Amino acid sequence: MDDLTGKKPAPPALDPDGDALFLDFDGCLVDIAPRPDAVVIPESLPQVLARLSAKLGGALAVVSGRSLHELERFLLGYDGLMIGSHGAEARGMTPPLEESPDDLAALQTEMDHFAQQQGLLFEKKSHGGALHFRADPSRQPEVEAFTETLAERFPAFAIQPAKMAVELRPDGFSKDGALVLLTQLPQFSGRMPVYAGDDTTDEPALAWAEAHGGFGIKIGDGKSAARYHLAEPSDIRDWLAAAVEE
Ligand SMILES: O=P(O)(O)OC[C@H]1O[C@H](O[C@H]2O[C@H](CO)[C@@H](O)[C@H](O)[C@H]2O)[C@H](O)[C@@H](O)[C@@H]1O
Repeated sequence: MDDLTGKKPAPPALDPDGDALFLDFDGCLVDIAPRPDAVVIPESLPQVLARLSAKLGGALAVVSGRSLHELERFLLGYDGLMIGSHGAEARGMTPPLEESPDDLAALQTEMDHFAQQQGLLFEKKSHGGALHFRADPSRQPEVEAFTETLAERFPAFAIQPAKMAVELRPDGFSKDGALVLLTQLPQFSGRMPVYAGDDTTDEPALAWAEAHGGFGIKIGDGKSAARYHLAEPSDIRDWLAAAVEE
């Protein structure tokens, strides 16, 4: 991993006959917004994903930390593969996690209570939750300390750092773990994995793509295992649109 992101080249054109494509959602397909519910979905995005998935013979998946039902709502019109909740949920293949850990409700109650007391934003998720401090980044240390105690008390959950947020997700699930499962599906056979993402949540998956004959595309600045770089979500959307039109 290095921090030469800005000096890394733009990715080559997608090979529809040989590549498989995995796309992160927040900060990659869509721009970061002040709140999770404020993201703006470009009107053409679901159709671009649908057409590209068809072109790749179905070897395309959206891979996100978001709850699956939210992704489905945001990307209405794209019916292809989706991974949600940092690898715990799936559409189009057997869900990696069949049932939420027993103490999900208790965990979410405590996170919600903390958020209300501290004036933070709590995002309730299918298999966990996130405490967002984008509105006041100075709150990061308190959020980190609180989520550490929660992870000790609720061992079925693990800490997942995110952009201006700390999440608790089911322990043992990850985006790279989801790639292992996805690439066992027949439509991925013989294809090279290409993963695009922007965040620490994506790094293991970017490294996985690099280690399995494909490549990673880091969106935005920062250290990354990816060999290619694009500055912002509009750049990856342009790259996808070009791949559709080729
Ligand atoms: O895996 P991703 O698709 O990148 O999702 C990661 C988390 O993204 C969301 O939070 C982030 O984006 C928000 C909207 O732009 C922003 O307000 C927040 O500060 C970011 O952390 C989402 O809310 C989480 O559930 C995802 O896990």
